Amino acid sequence: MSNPEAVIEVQDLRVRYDRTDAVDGVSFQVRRGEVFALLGTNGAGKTTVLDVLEGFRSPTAGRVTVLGVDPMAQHDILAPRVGIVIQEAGFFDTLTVGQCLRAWSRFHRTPRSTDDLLAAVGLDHRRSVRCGKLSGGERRRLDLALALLGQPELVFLDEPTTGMDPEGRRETWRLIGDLVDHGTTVLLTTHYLAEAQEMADRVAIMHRGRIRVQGSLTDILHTADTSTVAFTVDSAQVDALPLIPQTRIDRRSGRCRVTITTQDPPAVLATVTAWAQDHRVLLGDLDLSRPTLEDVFLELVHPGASTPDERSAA
Ligand SMILES: Nc1ncnc2c1ncn2[C@@H]1O[C@H](COP(=O)(O)OP(=O)(O)OP(=O)(O)O)[C@@H](O)[C@H]1O
Repeated sequence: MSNPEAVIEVQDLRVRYDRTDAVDGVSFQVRRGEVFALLGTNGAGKTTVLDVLEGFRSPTAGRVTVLGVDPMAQHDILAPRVGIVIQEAGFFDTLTVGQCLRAWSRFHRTPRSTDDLLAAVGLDHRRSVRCGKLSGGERRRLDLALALLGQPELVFLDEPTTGMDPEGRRETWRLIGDLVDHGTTVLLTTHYLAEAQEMADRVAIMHRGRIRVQGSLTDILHTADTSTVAFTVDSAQVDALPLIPQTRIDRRSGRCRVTITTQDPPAVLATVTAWAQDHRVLLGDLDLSRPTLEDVFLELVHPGASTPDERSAA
């Protein structure tokens, strides 16, 4: 491997299905011990990238190594070191949850205790239930347990919390946090951007087969100029507000909600508070919002759509 810290290296990966360029020149690296989130629109190519990394599909072009080996040609070396949660796992529906885990554990040299795993994924009270009777969210929990059974160094999680209730989602985040604390590397896809923001160290956002932006979460959030400063004032006072670019004013029954989009929130706050002091204006519900991953995502997919109008009276 060219980078000793890289657990996954992808260089100019291309995958073509018939006439569709599903993955159109994608490059990224995943470092040991990090959570890397591969995000994107529906049909962006995320699952196809995962299929290649997991050794289930060969690239049309490009170079891919996972834990230092070719995932398709050297699948037998890779398989015991990797855990996978795919979108549509098939279980033996007639086996109970406990039987399913015990059956799977025979495939691993040093399996984790099934009792510990069932407790960790919140399924210990369902161990005697047949897999076919599990709810969608419970099936995802079992998926996760099966992926972690072999104590893998690297885990691929394709939309691991889809269908889970909020508690299940938080438990999964905690579980993934524990894995990472013990040195496991995680490559995750999700449509829940708050999930990526909660867990990921680094992020890549795909759209139509290409990575549009990638980097640390902090760097990516800094690419957005969508911090907002918002406050409420009486309508009679708003006309004296100094002209600040990207100001939107919403008038509602004698009050105005002022929202200012800015790359420099401290400067805007200083201007607004100085104005309020000079004019003896009370700033109601003063609020500063930092950009979220969802803002960055929407801006990449629909450029300009989330930018408010210049100052205008509604
Ligand atoms: N087996 C296949 N044969 C032909 N086209 C395919 C096949 N699998 C996927 N595609 C197409 O390739 C593109 C990428 O699909 P992929 O499933 O990788 O996207 P995705 O980012 O995982 O999408 P989603 O978020 O909706 O699950 C899509 O246009 C899809 O229709």
